[in-house]
Amino acid sequence: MAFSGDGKDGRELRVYENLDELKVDLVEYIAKLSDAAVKERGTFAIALSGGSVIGLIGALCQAPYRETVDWSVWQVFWADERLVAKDHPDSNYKLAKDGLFSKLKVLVLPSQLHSVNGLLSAEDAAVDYEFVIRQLVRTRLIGVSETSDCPKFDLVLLDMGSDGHVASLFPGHFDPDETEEWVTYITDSPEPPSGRITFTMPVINAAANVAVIATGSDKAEAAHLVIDDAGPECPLPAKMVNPADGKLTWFLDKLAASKLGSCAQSSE
Ligand SMILES: O=C(O)[C@H](O)[C@@H](O)[C@H](O)[C@H](O)COP(=O)(O)O
Repeated sequence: MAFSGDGKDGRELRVYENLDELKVDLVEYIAKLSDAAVKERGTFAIALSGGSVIGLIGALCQAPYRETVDWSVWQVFWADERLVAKDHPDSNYKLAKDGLFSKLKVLVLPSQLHSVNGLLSAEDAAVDYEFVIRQLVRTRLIGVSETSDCPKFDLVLLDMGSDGHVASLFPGHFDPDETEEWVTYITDSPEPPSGRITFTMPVINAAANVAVIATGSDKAEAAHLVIDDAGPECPLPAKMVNPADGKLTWFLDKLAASKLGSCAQSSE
């Protein structure tokens, strides 16, 4: 690792020489959190997103993780989803299914994958997904925050876009003051497809662990603005990720970290 350290507000920054190093550490991080959640709660509620994430965690399907992770207790959700059919190339569910769960075969059953109904209208899909989550909070397959009534996912895995968006919370396209809803929707996403549903910021910030991943030089400016707290006035969505009772860990490759303040540039 090129750099590892605790930054402001208790967040941890991990900067890697290259993608291969990042992938190795990211899957180990997920496996450890899964083990810890299983010991503590007997279940592991993880929320995935789209973009590069699934490509970075493919090693979970291989040795040793295929054998050592207790897949039977995983409950998988999507922090955001595009409003398309589950077999559409734009579907985040399909991305995860093809890249991960179909390779794990019977280790993870379809009933453990809580996908979004992308065939509903945007509003209905958001209401429907929030209902699904509420049922599972009730049965404690998902934990509940001690300080709000929000679900407490064991891990929310986010991939930051080059504009500083996370999940499908895009700058200028989300309500930074949202407090009521757990899942919301947009019909004018700046990135296609235009219809998406997404966790709200209160749900992301109620998680026990949030990982934000940024790789590639196109993420460098947004990473600098967010991590170095360098403007703009209107906060980028990624800058609002700050779990109240949880831990925030950033995973960056050197390209994405190339504009960060000096401490994150030094080698160990
Ligand atoms: O459904 C989505 O579009 C994603 O959840 C989105 O938040 C993505 O993760 C970022 O846009 C980064 O994507 P890249 O890694 O491809 O830049």
